[in-house]
Amino acid sequence: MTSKVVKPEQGEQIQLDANGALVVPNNPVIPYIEGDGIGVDVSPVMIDVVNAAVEKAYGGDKKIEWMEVYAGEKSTQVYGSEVWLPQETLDLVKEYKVAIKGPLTTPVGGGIRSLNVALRQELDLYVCLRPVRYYAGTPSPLKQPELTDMVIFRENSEDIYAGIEYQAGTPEATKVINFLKDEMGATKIRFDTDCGIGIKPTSKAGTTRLVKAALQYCIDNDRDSMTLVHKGNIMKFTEGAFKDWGYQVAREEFGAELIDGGPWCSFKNPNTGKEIIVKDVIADAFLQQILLRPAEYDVIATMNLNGDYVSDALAAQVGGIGIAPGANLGDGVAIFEATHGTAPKYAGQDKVNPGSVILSAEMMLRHLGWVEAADLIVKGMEGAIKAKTVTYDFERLMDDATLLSCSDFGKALVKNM
Ligand SMILES: NC(=O)C1=CN([C@@H]2O[C@H](COP(=O)(O)OP(=O)(O)OC[C@H]3O[C@@H](n4cnc5c(N)ncnc54)[C@H](OP(=O)(O)O)[C@@H]3O)[C@@H](O)[C@H]2O)C=CC1
Ligand SMILES: O=C(O)CCC(=O)C(=O)O
Ligand SMILES: [Mg+2]
Repeated sequence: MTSKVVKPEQGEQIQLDANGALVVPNNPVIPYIEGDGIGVDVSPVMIDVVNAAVEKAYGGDKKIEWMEVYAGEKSTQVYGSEVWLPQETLDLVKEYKVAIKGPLTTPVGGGIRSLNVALRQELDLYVCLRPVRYYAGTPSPLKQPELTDMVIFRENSEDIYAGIEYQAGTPEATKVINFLKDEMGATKIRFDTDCGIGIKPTSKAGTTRLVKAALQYCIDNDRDSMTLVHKGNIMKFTEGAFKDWGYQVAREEFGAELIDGGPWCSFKNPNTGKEIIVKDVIADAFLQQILLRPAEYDVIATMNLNGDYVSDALAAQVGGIGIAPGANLGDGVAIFEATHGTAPKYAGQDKVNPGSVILSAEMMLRHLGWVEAADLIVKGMEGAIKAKTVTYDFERLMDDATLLSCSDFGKALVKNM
């Protein structure tokens, strides 16, 4: 297929060195996916804010060369009506190593499977990293929102997101149900006709690489604890195994020792000598404790579906998904991505909060080692919120705030850098 992507005339590719570390030129080419729905609103604002931060931080010595690549509805316009996720996009993200995307629509029930999930799986971006922190002045339903300071490591490649499920009434569903009954001795499928079936693969390898990344993050960022969040009392060989393998990684790869006979354990941060506690909690209890005792949780490692729920719940505690950033990380490739979806009712209205994808870009700049530009974005965000110049989602919950459009919030952020 001929290329549909216009490559920038300037700019160089990010490379990996022999140890797998990024080698970032001063003018890296960064592929971006605009996104469906409000993608058209937030992505251009993100690009303007990042360009302004980089310009202010480095005065022209560094510059991102943006390269639009396609997925979702825009891809069907560019590549043809059935092409939702072109191979060219996957190839270019792999080649250029660092990319950023807006949200992509997934229909509920039938229709195409999630393109967001497909990108993560196709590129083996096995960590979904979602930091949750409070910006002073942000409206929150909590009395002390500043106590919520967590970093979610969501497993991104397994669990029921693998998409192995069979629709009720199809020959495939009937075949799987008959196999479970006839060959596996399953007796507890309550209604075995017109019954959909989903499969939840959970592996030691998948768990190990996620938990290793979370524990390494604790070491590198001087964090106090890592909590495995699971529903292992009910799903013993998937969620329960995730918990057991997680503890095993801590003991065998980080030298953690049991606390009071276990299963909690701890090890010393080799950089600081401080103790890092490794613990676990059942997912439903976790969801009430993050409201009642958020200060007890720090880095969170959890499976794919739990991580999806926990991301939005924690985001709400510190102001909502309008400012919740994220990254999908693999070995050598990363796609930065807002936590929210396409919010179709607001699409094209220049209304929503662009903070989520802007803060995802802030994570991207840190990933590139461009910390000065990243710090400016944080400063701009703090300043705009403190000045009460905000988009509708915050304005409706704040007293005496000034309502800004999506693009004007971007400008306010730049003004406060
Ligand atoms: N990674 C991705 O690309 C994701 C894609 N999706 C997809 O997005 C589509 C819509 O999903 P839906 O469940 O409605 O979730 P959305 O996150 O799109 O929207 C839910 C609500 O969250 C609020 N919201 C979302 N984004 C913003 C923003 N930038 N600023 C302010 N408020 C915001 C709005 O609340 P209010 O109405 O109160 O103003 C909105 O109605 C689905 O197809 C889903 O699959 C969903 C999540 C992630
Ligand atoms: O892929 C989707 O449509 C939803 C994904 C999602 O909710 C998430 O990654 O948090
Ligand atoms: Mg989600």
